[in-house]
Amino acid sequence: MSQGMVTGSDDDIDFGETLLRVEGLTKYFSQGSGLIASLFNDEEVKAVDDVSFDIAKGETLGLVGESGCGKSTLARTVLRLLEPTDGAVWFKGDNLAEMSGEELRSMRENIQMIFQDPQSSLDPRMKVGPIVEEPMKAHGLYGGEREQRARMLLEKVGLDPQHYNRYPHQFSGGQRQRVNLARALAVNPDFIVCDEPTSALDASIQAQVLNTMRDLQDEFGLTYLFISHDLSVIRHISDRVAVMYLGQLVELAETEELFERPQHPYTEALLQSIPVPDPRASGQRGVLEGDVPSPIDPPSGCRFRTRCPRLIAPEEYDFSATEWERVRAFMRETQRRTFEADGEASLRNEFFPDGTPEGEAGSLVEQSIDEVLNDDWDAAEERLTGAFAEESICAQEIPSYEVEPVHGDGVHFAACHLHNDDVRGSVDAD
Ligand SMILES: Nc1ncnc2c1ncn2[C@@H]1O[C@H](COP(=O)(O)OP(=O)(O)OP(=O)(O)O)[C@@H](O)[C@H]1O
Repeated sequence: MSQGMVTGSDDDIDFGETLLRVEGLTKYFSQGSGLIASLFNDEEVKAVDDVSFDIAKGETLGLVGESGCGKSTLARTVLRLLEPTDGAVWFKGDNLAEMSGEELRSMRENIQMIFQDPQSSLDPRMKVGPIVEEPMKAHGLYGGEREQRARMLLEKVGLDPQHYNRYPHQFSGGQRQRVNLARALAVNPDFIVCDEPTSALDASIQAQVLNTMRDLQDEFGLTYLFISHDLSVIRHISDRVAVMYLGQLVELAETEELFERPQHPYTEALLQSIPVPDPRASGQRGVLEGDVPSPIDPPSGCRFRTRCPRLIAPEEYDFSATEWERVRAFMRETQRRTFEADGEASLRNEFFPDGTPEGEAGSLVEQSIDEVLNDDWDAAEERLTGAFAEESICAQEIPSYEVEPVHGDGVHFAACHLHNDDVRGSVDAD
């Protein structure tokens, strides 16, 4: 966390104290418009759903997740570039979600955003000096000293102040992102939301821009919400990391704690899918199986449960760990139609080499084996998921747990029922 010099910002919040608090933030997009769409709310895209976190002054909170999980929507809703459907965004004690007009406009002085594509966010007809001065003008700040400040900022972000009169196309991609940084700093903000700021850059340029961003954070006392799908970038830049899946946070912890001790199966899968430098040493790809469900009708309980390799057995069945693993594998492969049902013996040998489980669970499995062999996959899928997936705690309750951290002393949030005391007891007992 940066504790360096603070140059001139409105400094009523100390380093380490909460600068931004997001509470139950929700953003649904309606599909289509008009009366019909508003009457049928279930057609809404639940892009961000009940997300809460806070960011301390001087901190970088990394936000990571697969494409489409809602990262950009969350960022834009935090900044009120999108209207929230529900929830609050407290910035220095004021709720941005309820601000309007002039109040919101003046608050925007304190909050800036940097986007992925440095090319399209810079007006090609303007010289970079005036581009950097633009936000100063818009907010009526630094009158009489704007050019001097723009030149100073160009230098601070690692550009030659003499390039004040050059056009964006005369710069490389990395340099253009530096111009964007200078423009974001123009009005001396406290908080910058960075949405994939280095994703379009080559790896070596990316590292240089990230390092500059860190230096600027120290020098200007900045706080970052840093969005990326790239875990190595997130690890490099963040003090804490939030992991998002299908519109919700599944895990949030200090960076080392999260990378060394992931406590959510989705985070584990993401970490295992990081490409390793030596491909022969990998063997880890494809950990995240199956499709991400639609955000229009997300799964109940834990949204990751339909892809989760550690789905918890329903309480009413007394499975051993191996039995549950086999039933779960049979259920998942049946859902995905990923095997050929070419004969009873081979099916049983593949999924249940030691026989099917005893009792009620066993008879459900037997019936679904018959259905698969009769090519009635839908019936088998319905029977298996109805009995085993939908009855799991993972489908029944929304998970939210705090785990004791090993690295650092920050709160470690994990939205996974494996951390439920009762579940943990029964899993340990196996
Ligand atoms: N204006 C919109 N109208 C309807 N649906 C939208 C709109 N904007 C985003 N979505 C949907 O909301 C979900 C979240 O999208 P979002 O762009 O926030 O994800 P993301 O994690 O930032 O993805 P990426 O990294 O690809 O940008 C997606 O299903 C997307 O299709």
